[in-house]
Amino acid sequence: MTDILRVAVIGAGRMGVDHIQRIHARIQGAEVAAVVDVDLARAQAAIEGIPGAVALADAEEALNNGDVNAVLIATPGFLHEEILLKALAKDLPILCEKPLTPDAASAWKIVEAEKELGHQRIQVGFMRRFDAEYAALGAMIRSNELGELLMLHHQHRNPTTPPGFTNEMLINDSVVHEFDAVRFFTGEEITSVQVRLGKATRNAPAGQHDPQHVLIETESGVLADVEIYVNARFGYEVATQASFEDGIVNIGADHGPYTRANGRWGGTVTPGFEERFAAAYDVEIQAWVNAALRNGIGGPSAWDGYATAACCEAGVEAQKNGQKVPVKLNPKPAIYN
Ligand SMILES: NC(=O)c1ccc[n+]([C@@H]2O[C@H](COP(=O)([O-])OP(=O)(O)OC[C@H]3O[C@@H](n4cnc5c(N)ncnc54)[C@H](O)[C@@H]3O)[C@@H](O)[C@H]2O)c1
Ligand SMILES: O[C@H]1[C@H](O)[C@@H](O)[C@H](O)[C@@H](O)[C@H]1O
Repeated sequence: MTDILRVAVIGAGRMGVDHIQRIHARIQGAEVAAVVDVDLARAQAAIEGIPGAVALADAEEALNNGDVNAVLIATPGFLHEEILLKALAKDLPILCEKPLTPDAASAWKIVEAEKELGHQRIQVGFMRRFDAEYAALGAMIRSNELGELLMLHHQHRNPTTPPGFTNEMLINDSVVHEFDAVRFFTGEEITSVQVRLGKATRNAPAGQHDPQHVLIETESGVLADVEIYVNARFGYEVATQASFEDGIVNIGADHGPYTRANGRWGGTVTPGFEERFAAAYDVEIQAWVNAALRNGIGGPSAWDGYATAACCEAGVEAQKNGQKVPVKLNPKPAIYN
């Protein structure tokens, strides 16, 4: 038991730097102890103005540093497995950015390692669960106040993608959020995924088919569709419309404040996820810290990471064959009940 988390942030890229600033400036009960990046200059730049933090080029060095007692993983998804296994072996609290890992077999290895440890140490960075509107819609669904939830319609639009963003990453890196959202809203597992590739934008880089239409089905037959459109140019938008027996609910579609000035009226479009989900990331990281200080986790688990990785794997197969691909899950270990 400790009264302060001394966090090693692994990966000082776009998301890592955002989390470093948040832990340093806004989060209670945690401090940045180390920042690791293979590009040491990035790590050094990221610790500027953070007293007591060290910059390192190797994650293992941070895990062996006696001043570190927690880990936040913000490297690209295909690198998560190795760091997760090493951090679990040291029984450290872990916040792992999504995806847990990009495929079901590697995600299952993580679940098995945690099962072996005997308690949950990994929280996965599905921050939408901490967004006020997501939380409110989740509560409405559970209360049944509008009757049964029947369908979910998701829009997930990014302005552009970074270099190296493959066609598979539209599913593994982006739609993974909707897989988690659908599971969160319905409290059910996803049973199948289908992907349709329609007319594509000229603005997508070579190798990416954009946009794509993803159809998801849950255990009770709730249907969810996702428009994933990652070169939409106009800004960043993540929105959902939920159809109930007795009403329709929209979240995330527009952003105030609404202004009338200079002969025009309107609101704003957020440029990226940092702005759209700023408050949600703060709540997410604070929940992780609070729980980690009590030796627990405060949000989505490695099981959620595994279940969504299985959906991603089905989604990537469905991208190729256009068919409805079943999602198969191993039995849930008791530590996740
Ligand atoms: N929750 C969200 O909304 C959200 C948003 C963006 C990114 N992410 C996730 O965060 C993670 C990072 O994404 P990003 O956009 O910040 O990527 P990025 O490419 O901007 O940054 C990744 C950083 O990791 C470093 N790195 C690579 N290999 C490393 C290694 N072996 N050890 C240490 N550092 C290494 C790179 O040099 C780079 O600085 C991904 O898993 C991504 O899916 C989540
Ligand atoms: O890694 C990012 C991040 O997870 C964002 O939240 C999502 O909107 C993007 O599509 C994805 O590429």
